Amino acid sequence: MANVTVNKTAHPFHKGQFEALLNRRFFYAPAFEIYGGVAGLYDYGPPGSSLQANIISEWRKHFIIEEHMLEIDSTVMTPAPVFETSGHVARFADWMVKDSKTGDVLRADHLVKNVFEARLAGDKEARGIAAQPQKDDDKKKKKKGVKAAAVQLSDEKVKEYGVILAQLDNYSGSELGELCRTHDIRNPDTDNEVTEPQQFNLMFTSSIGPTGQHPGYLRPETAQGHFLNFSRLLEFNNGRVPFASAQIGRSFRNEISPRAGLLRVREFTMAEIEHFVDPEDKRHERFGEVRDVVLDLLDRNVQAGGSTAVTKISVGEAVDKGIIANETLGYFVARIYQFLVKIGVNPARLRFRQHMQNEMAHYATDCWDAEIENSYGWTECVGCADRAAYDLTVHSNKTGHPLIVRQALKEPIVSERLVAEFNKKVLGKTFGKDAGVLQKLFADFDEAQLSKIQGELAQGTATVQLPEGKEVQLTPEVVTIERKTFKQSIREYTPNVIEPSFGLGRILYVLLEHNFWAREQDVERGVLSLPPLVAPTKVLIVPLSAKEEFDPLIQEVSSKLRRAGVFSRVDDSNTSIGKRYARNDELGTPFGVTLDFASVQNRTMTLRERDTTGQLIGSIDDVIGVVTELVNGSIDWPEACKRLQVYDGVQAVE
Ligand SMILES: Nc1ncnc2c1ncn2[C@@H]1O[C@H](COP(=O)(O)OP(=O)(O)OP(=O)(O)O)[C@@H](O)[C@H]1O
Repeated sequence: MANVTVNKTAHPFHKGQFEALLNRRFFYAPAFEIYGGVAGLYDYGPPGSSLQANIISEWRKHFIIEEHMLEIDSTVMTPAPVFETSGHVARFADWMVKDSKTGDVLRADHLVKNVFEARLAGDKEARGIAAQPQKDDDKKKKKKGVKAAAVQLSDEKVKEYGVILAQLDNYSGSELGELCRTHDIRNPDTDNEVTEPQQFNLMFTSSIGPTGQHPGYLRPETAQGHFLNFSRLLEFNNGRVPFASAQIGRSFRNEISPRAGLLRVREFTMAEIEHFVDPEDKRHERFGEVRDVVLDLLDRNVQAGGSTAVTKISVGEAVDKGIIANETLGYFVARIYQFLVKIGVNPARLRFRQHMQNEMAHYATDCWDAEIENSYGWTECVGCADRAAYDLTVHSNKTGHPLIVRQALKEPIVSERLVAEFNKKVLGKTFGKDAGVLQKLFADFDEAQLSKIQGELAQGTATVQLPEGKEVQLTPEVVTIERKTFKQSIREYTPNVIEPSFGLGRILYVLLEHNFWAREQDVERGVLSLPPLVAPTKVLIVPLSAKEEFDPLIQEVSSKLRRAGVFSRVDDSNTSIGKRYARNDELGTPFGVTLDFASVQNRTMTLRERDTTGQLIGSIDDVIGVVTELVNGSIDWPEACKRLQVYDGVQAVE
């Protein structure tokens, strides 16, 4: 009985019920709610905060500890010149349109997407191939105005919408405006036309110090902090590359119209890795460990044809075939997959989508997003980009501080080349103010040009044209050209950067959605099947009676669990045991231990598993041993069933 299978899909996902649970149990809630709230700002309550802390703790183990990364904690407040140099001031922007009558602001690409998707859904409905949306979702969409009538579209239109949707991130402001006009896209809330798209920079501006003379920004990503500290990090790593830095911290984006709960907010926690690598060698020494990981990939060629069909392919094959640009990028894509699945994301609803060429950030050379399906559609939760040498180069150029690697070569590189040597005295005397121009000209000459002049000098004189057109005659008295040997024992280069960038709020939200379900026999109540690894509380201690004689046992069990490193809570509320378990099923608590009168007499305890509701019984110490292993993931529930006795509700009292 204890080892029963459960059907988690018996009831379709019910968003209203899910949201009510998150709200009731205070996973998170709108910030400043009693002041009316502010769109895109949320506070996390106790279970949400614990869940986030556990995701972060696993992220640290999976990436920082496993890969010996260098963790940093850089400031949020950033002086303006940093983002001027990085290109964010000019380009970190989205296109917005305004309702021509009400002035309501909408993000232009999201408007087009919502309207096209609604029309495509209406088309499917008209063709009788769409599943009817659930009632409460229906109402919500109607209120927001993105529900289109059930109208059949021509096959060409369906194809055209598909192609546009797949490439929407590529569109410029004027192209988005053109789309709105040609496809009659209006504000769905009011049916009014919208204005021409205007660019809106997403960074929050600030000013540092009392004078107002030092403008600053709240960072929209943590990455710049890694780049600006690059030379210190390199030194910390004994001058060796590759290495990675990692940072977990807050970022801020003044999103145009955040409407999708935790998926699009204005303040959020990011976890970012910057892996610095030799541009000439992007192999990864641990690639062999992930070579066979099979992923759902959606590459840019497939998207260009208007399709979203994924290819199941091992990361090894994807790199071999050049679908993923290099081993290091492939390594991180696979490690991101492993992390997300480990914490409870459903792998069947996880895909990696490659950015289209124009969609990539201005600095990136290849980019893959981990997209996770949820009730809002497919959402990017992790970006993984090859940022090339862009950031280090621009900051170094701007500040004059070298952000480079100096690599001592095992074998010095020996090379030969032609070198021009001037007799400075004769040069100055003969050419006066043109002397400097001539030297500069020769410094820019390539091997072929120098060789030609060398030949002419051997004949007596060489004719050279100065930049302004004047021709001058040179003799071997002024300049000689000879082949010289050079030995180079240090190689200098700017490393490339592979950047996996995680938005923790998005991950937390999809994790909650993927693990939410309702029991067949209790449709009204939800269960969150969070893996023990990330569940806010691991074990619930449930004393059946409030009598004082239970107190020493409760203390004993709590302290033994604490010593075993298992986070538990006591629920001694005055309600039925069924209600207490149901409440904790909603909080995602995977195990419960019950202390009853038999426990006091026999020192036995029952153990309940959340998903199956199966129960086992054993001595207090045996149960603590088993539940500790369950929480650590070293055994599973079927194994626990072999170690303890099945409990059927009747307990022998000796
Ligand atoms: N407004 C936001 N709210 C919550 N998370 C966000 C937001 N913007 C970005 N993120 C998270 O940060 C990660 C890295 O940011 P990145 O700059 O790649 O996102 P983006 O491409 O701008 O996202 P989008 O296209 O959805 O706006 C994203 O994968 C996402 O998880």
